Amino acid sequence: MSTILIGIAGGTGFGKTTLTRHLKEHFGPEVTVIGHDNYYKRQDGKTLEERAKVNYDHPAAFDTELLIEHLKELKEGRPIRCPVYSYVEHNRTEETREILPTKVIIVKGILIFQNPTLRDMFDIKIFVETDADVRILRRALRDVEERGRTLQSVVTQYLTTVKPMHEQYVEPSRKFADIIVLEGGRNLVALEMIMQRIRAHIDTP
Ligand SMILES: Nc1ncnc2c1ncn2[C@@H]1O[C@H](COP(=O)(O)OP(=O)(O)O)[C@@H](O)[C@H]1O
Ligand SMILES: O=c1ccn([C@@H]2O[C@H](COP(=O)(O)O)[C@@H](O)[C@H]2O)c(=O)[nH]1
Repeated sequence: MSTILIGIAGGTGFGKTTLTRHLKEHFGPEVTVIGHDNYYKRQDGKTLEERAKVNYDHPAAFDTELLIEHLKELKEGRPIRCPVYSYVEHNRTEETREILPTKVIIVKGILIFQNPTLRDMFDIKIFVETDADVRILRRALRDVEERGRTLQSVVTQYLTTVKPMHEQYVEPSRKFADIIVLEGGRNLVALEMIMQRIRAHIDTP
């Protein structure tokens, strides 16, 4: 079985999860989705307050080596156990999730094109983009509704780590993309083209 790896990158709130969800809903078990976020390093030994202050937008926050290892395993046709991360706890949970090898693996994350070894593994690199004001508003709503945050904490985190790390690491990795998708979450033309490419690969014996 030949496997293709598709990377979906872009800053927080750009619409990576929304685009990926549409692809997963369309292809079901034929496609596997893995988040770089699942590979955030453990923050054991710190209080919740200390964990909340970690810079989660810096490359050093991720165990990218483990993700690379897991992707190699999947490409070799072996299943992996993917860590499960909690944004509410700011830590990995004790759970892991079995992921079976498929012909198409999608990896999403803010910094997946920043690490050269990981970047070079992707057959197709997609960067999703949305205006900064729209994405911070979306992130604020999402983090308050789904990730247990206060508006004040979202603003503080955005100004102290998210924005500077975006400028230093995420935005410069845009140039490595093969395709830029504007309004990622709801760009139906781009979605259809990506679906056609995935379908062509799945249908190739
Ligand atoms: N085109 C869009 N219009 C309105 N809301 C959107 C759109 N795309 C995404 N969203 C919303 O914005 C928030 C962030 O999008 P998400 O896909 O989670 O971004 P990312 O994974 O890049 O951080 C989510 O709550 C999502 O429902
Ligand atoms: O414990 C955590 C871990 C991560 N974050 C923030 O999440 C985003 C990345 O997720 P997206 O789905 O791409 O938005 C990143 O900007 C981190 O700041 C967090 O707040 N807490």
